[in-house]
Amino acid sequence: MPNALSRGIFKLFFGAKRKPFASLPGPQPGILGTAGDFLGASPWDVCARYGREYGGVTLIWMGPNPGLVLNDPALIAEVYESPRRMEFEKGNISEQIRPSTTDDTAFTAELRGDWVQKRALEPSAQSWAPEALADLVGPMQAAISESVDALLKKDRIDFAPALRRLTFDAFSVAQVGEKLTDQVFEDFMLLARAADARIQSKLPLKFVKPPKDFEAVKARFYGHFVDRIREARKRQDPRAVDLMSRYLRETPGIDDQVLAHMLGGTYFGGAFSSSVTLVGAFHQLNKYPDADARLASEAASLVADGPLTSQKLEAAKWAEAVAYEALRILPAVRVMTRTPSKDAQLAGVTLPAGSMIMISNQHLHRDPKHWEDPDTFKPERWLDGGIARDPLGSGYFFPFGRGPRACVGADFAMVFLKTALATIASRVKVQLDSTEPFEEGFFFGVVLPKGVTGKLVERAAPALQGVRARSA
Ligand code: HEM
Repeated sequence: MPNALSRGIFKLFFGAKRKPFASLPGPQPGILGTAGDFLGASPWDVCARYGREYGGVTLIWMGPNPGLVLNDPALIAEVYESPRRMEFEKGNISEQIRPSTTDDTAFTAELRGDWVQKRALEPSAQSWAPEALADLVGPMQAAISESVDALLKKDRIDFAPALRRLTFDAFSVAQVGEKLTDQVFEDFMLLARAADARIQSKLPLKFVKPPKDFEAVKARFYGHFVDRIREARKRQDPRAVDLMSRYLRETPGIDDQVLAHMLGGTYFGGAFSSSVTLVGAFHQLNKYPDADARLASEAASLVADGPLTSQKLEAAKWAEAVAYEALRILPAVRVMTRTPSKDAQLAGVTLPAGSMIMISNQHLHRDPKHWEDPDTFKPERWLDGGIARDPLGSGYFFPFGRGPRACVGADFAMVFLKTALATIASRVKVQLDSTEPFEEGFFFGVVLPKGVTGKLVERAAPALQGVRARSA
């Protein structure tokens, strides 16, 4: 809380500006407005605290500019889903990540611009997407199983980077039919770090210099996908199930560059968020051994008579419940920003164009008025109608956002998460050094678990040995 002098100065200079917002609760602004609350604290924790202290809407001041933190499902729906939503653009994330991504993804498109066309081009928006996803379960299982083999050789694993690479490799098999080289992964990480430097910069973006060789690395990263697309066009393998081959078969007129940009863009949209969700899931499973044992037993039965299939995944209700519960309790993307492109009516006030609206799912995902025992990892809450009560993208559960601009890769992410949980649990126990809460960092807009270390221990059951040979 700013001191009396700081509050007095704010009142003196901006008192008149505050009047139209007098109906809204919020912390007392000082010289910096209320921005000081965010200094040195995780923004999602600040948003959740505001939810507890001030309720569904909190008035904040970014210096002399008003903004809102929303923790109210109805107001959040208004921003994400109402017919007026065209007024609310994403915050400055597009400008921050744009140099590392491309213009050919929905990620950075403006609602008022060509977002509709870009979104319609995404692989997941195609009519064949459900069938394509079903065909990817087996290949992703094999890729993940191979990564498990490599991790089993390590005495100590730092799980955030290790599962990031496992995810990158499984995604590559899904995208282009095989794992990509270390060079492609390193190129991706350099581009992601460059974008992260812009996201986290306290300086205006023009002062944030790209790393050395940035443009060359970017050309090499996306060029790699262009090369693969050209090869695939020549090969025309009718049995290939990867998304690139499927896209080329179904929509041969797609431009090579555009498809390459979408394939490359998938890693930015999904590799960090999906892998940290797995880290969170295994952290919780260590803390709750009964849930872990149930996952291991379900996974063993799924692979007992051969590789995973999408039908088997459909029946894997516990793996699904574990994925949902991990997304509820430790959502990877916890703060989303929006900004009105023109003056907008919201929460009974007129919010000036360009104001900051912060939406966080952390408070609502654990709101005790809605969830029983909200801080406890209880996958069973998702069984027996739990998923229908709180579907993805509903008021108290929106790990992938809400409404038409929600995550374009959510179906893919769910198939990946369930495949990874079932594959890993069927092979090994993920044994962590500690079940204490881990330190949380922030990388590329995603909450990053730090210091989650341990090792993989092979499951003893002899019945699993044959499965491994068959599924690898
Ligand atoms: C557990 C994994 C994932 C989580 C938690 C997640 C979360 C989210 C969230 C919360 C948004 C909405 C952001 C906003 O409203 O400002 C979003 C958007 C998006 N996600 Fe994901 N995501 C995941 C995986 C993926 C994957 C695998 C892909 C790619 C296949 C992907 C691609 C995208 C894209 C392109 C958008 C922008 C959509 C648009 O603006 O129309 N995400 N994601």
